[in-house]
Amino acid sequence: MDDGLVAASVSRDGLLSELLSMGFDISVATEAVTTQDIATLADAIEFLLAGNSQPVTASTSFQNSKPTLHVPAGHGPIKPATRLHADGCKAETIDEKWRACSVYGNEADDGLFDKVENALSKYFGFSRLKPFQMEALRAWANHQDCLVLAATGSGKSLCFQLPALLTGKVVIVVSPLISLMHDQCQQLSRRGISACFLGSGQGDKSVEKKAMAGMYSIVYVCPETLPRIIHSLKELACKRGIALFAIDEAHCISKWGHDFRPDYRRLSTLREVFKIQNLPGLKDPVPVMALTATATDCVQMDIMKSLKMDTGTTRVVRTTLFRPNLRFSVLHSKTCRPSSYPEDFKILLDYYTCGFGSSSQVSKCPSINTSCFIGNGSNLKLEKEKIRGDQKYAYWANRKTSAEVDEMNFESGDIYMGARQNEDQDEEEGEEEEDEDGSSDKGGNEDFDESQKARYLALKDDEEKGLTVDFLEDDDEDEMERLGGDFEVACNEILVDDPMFKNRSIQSRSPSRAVEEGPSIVYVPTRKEAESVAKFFCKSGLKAAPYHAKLAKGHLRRVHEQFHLGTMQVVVATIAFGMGIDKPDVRHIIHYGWPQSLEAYYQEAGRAGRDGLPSECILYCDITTLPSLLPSRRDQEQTQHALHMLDQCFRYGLSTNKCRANTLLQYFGEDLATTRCEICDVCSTGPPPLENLTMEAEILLMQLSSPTENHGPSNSQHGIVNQRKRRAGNERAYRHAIEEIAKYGEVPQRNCLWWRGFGRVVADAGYLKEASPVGRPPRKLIVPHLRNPEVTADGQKFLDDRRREGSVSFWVHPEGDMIQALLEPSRLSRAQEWGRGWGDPEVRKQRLARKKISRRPPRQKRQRRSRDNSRGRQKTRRVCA
Ligand SMILES: Nc1ncnc2c1ncn2[C@@H]1O[C@H](COP(=O)(O)OP(=O)(O)OP(=O)(O)O)[C@@H](O)[C@H]1O
Ligand SMILES: [Mg+2]
Repeated sequence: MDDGLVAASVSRDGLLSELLSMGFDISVATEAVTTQDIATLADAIEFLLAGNSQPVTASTSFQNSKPTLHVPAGHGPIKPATRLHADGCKAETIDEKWRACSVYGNEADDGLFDKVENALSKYFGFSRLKPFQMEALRAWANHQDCLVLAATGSGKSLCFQLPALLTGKVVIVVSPLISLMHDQCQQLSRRGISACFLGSGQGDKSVEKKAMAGMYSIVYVCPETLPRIIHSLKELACKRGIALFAIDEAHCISKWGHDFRPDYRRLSTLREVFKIQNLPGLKDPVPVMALTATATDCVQMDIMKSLKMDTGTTRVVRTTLFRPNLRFSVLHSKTCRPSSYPEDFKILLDYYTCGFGSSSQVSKCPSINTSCFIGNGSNLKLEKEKIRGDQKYAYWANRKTSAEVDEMNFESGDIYMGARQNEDQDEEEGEEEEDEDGSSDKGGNEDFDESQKARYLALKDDEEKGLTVDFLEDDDEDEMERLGGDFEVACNEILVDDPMFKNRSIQSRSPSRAVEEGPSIVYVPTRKEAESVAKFFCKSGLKAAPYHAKLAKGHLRRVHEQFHLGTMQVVVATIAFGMGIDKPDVRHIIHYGWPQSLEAYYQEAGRAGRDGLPSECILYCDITTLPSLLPSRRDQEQTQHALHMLDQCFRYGLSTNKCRANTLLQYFGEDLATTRCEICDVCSTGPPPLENLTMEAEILLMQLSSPTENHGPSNSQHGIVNQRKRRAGNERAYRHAIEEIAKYGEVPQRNCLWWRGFGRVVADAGYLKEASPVGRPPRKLIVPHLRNPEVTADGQKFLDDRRREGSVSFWVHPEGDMIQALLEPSRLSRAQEWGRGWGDPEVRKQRLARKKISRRPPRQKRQRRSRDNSRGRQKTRRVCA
């Protein structure tokens, strides 16, 4: 036989076996592969789906749909569970086998997990399931609904990915972010598991048809799309079968959680629609699995209620949310000012320009040690000494000043050079290091054929272009063409067979490399800041790019790709690049500005160190300004809750004596076995020294207590003033009290910022509490600091004790704002201290509205009516009429 014919018959056999493994009947599959012009799997499936063959069995139930085909090259779209069975029995599906061997439904039988472990090693390369994954799968196998609460990076995705591989049915995953869906589809593609996503980001309409025909094992859907495809899902459930509905990032369901998405609340229909009694043709009820890493108790309850999960039968699987390798710290910065960037980001600039050190080297970076970690007792002492010596700005001595950085005067060419320098460095280092498959770290150049090389170079070229913000705003159509159309469509296809991607993924998983280098994510509150910070990094010679929802899709795709390839050093992102992103070696997560909640903060910080290696999570916040970034769509009730969440953030940022990890865990209702994580800034440096603030506490309480309780003529007088102001439900009673204290000069050298912090500390000690508003409710939204406090019984007792014996005292660890108030006393204006920020959409709207009104031309002043004038006016009127 000639060679060409042999090759053709071999490839036909391969095609046939692929079609059989996908569930097509042997007769139609044979017909497809023997038809002329059909050379690839894609052609064959197109042929079958177009209804060109007569189906014989119910298993080939795709014949009714006629989608245009776009099948991932190099692997079958469906890799059913037949792969798990080496026994060669083709007649049964895995689902049937499970039933036959009575594993299914019998939660005591651990035979289930033998099969699972096969799949694990085959597809994922893991040796065993984690206990919580086991629990979740067990619930699924028993058709139970399940709520999984496990730490970021713990492996929740596996809980819903495995059911697709074990049954050959489809798993529908509801996911909130396009970036997250990209991420997961890419990862599954690398592992040879077919997956796609549907939603606004999906440019190829045929993907939806294929998905509804059952061609993908795992289908990601955004919540907005689900109602539209519910009828197709019903068909899918009855034909190929749906193994599970997974609701990833389930906290989005709850309006008490962060990132609330109203469309998530409609998901309860899944419970109703996919019941056996409601859907004839459905053999088993389809279980629902909700998963999240960031849900407080009240959010958990809300998730279950919203999804109509039965509290009696739903399995709640819970693990610790603690991430022991994450080092949390807080730094003060005027984050809104670009002039702060050089100082604040010196940590990252040093990290990347000094070469990638091990994390121990990173923590030796001088910028970290010289930064003012709030809570660092020695720092506090040092700063005070500096102030005493009138060297306020010596504090920044070890940091590069803005002027110095401006002098550097970077051009876009420098950006390119900077990138190249790093590459060269990598190349030198990479010569000794080889990946497991023998290819080098530099994208596996040896294994490339010419076309792949060209594409690699094209990508490199794009990376370089992609470094300027101006370029990033353009959606380069030509470039997208070159990469195979829109990324959303192509992410599956590109990654599977591309050695460049394979090599890179292996490289990034290599622990030795991961310790040495890793990308960073800087989270900023606004899109504008994302661009300006990214621009700063680019100018400083780093490979950085902004990421937010309003940027061109092509750009977002590139950033995403390069981030995963490891060729992007810093992604400056809004919350659009947060949840679920799984890159093992992210070494720095920097929050540049207050987050909206601790949930959001912990979620985003959870992108760091997913390989278990030490990583930094730094929060830069302006502790002199109250956090005010509230979600834009909210009702009054949600606003109150959002303010409560901001309050928690604020307290986390200002705290100087509580372990950061512990504070975060307690927020989620968990207690660490020990009270200290030992690595956060507070644990590692200790709290600032205790200060005796007895006199300040006494004066404050006396000022705020009723006039009858006051002692001494002057205090009584203050009290009366304050009492009068408070009686009208005054929102500013506390402020007035402080002004009174300042006026009489009883406590010198304390500004409003210090008093704001001190009031909070006194309230936390139980001596003050916010009075319920008298009369009409406050016009403005309540912000997290004392407004109209009243002295509690404990506070009164403190005053009485002081009066009687004078022996009680009030010692506290000063909090962040109190420390900062002493460091920068002259810089603080009243407006900053008490006002609310432009970051809050509500405040911004109000202020802009006020500005508009004030921009109207001023009314002309009424002229006095002199006799002459009035005559003149009458004359004019007459003329007009
Ligand atoms: N059984 C396992 N053994 C070893 N590694 C695992 C196991 N399960 C999952 N992983 C790995 O853990 C990493 C994180 O997984 P995954 O993205 O599912 O985390 P997650 O819990 O969904 O996190 P997040 O809450 O941030 O979305 C992945 O890289 C995955 O490969
Ligand atoms: Mg996840």
